[in-house]
Amino acid sequence: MSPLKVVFVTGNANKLKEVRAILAAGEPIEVESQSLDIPELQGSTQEVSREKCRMAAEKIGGPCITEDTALCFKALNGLPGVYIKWFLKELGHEGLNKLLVGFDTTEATAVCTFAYSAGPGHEPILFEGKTDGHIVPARGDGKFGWDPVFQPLEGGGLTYAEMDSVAKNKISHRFRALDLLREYLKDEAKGAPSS
Ligand SMILES: O=c1nc[nH]c2c1ncn2[C@H]1C[C@H](O)[C@@H](COP(=O)(O)OP(=O)(O)OP(=O)(O)O)O1
Ligand SMILES: [Mg+2]
Repeated sequence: MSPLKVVFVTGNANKLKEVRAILAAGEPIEVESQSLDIPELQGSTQEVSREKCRMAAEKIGGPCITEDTALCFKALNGLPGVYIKWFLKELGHEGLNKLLVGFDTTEATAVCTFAYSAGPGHEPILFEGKTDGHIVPARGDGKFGWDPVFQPLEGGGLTYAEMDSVAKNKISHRFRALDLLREYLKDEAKGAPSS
């Protein structure tokens, strides 16, 4: 049987690297990528994810997956959430910490939402993974987004940026969401008539 294949539409090379690494283990799923920056509407993580995947499927004219990452601060009732990209860009790691000065908790949740559409006109299906942790002053290498300021509860006291990629990919929001997507795609492949 030929391996499962999916097209991942993302403009973020670090996401693609992690997705490939996580999906390479276990039942192999081949990930093709298209580097497109799809517009993101405002709204809940689910609304943003659905609409982005719909537009990506229209744009590439076939089945695809997209992914949205949110970083939700408990003290701020879930903000910055899906807007973390812009907060990070404008405020940096230090600014993200400063946002929480005066609040009594640094708790935060990293949320990853994958959306799969079977093609243009097909309603996207969502797969969500969450990892709880704390916002801390930056530690570790700063290659990927807010990794240096997020210390997951299960990381042995290390930030995502201090963990090696294997360790991060075992507990990450992205791993958890991909686990659900992987199960779905496996079942789809089984159920599909052979061609
Ligand atoms: O595991 C992660 N560890 C640290 N930082 C992360 C992670 N995952 C996403 N990030 C950053 C990238 C972007 O600043 C924001 C999410 O925004 P988001 O719109 O989902 O990503 P993006 O625009 O870079 O790529 P895409 O083309 O797939 O939308 O959080
Ligand atoms: Mg984006």
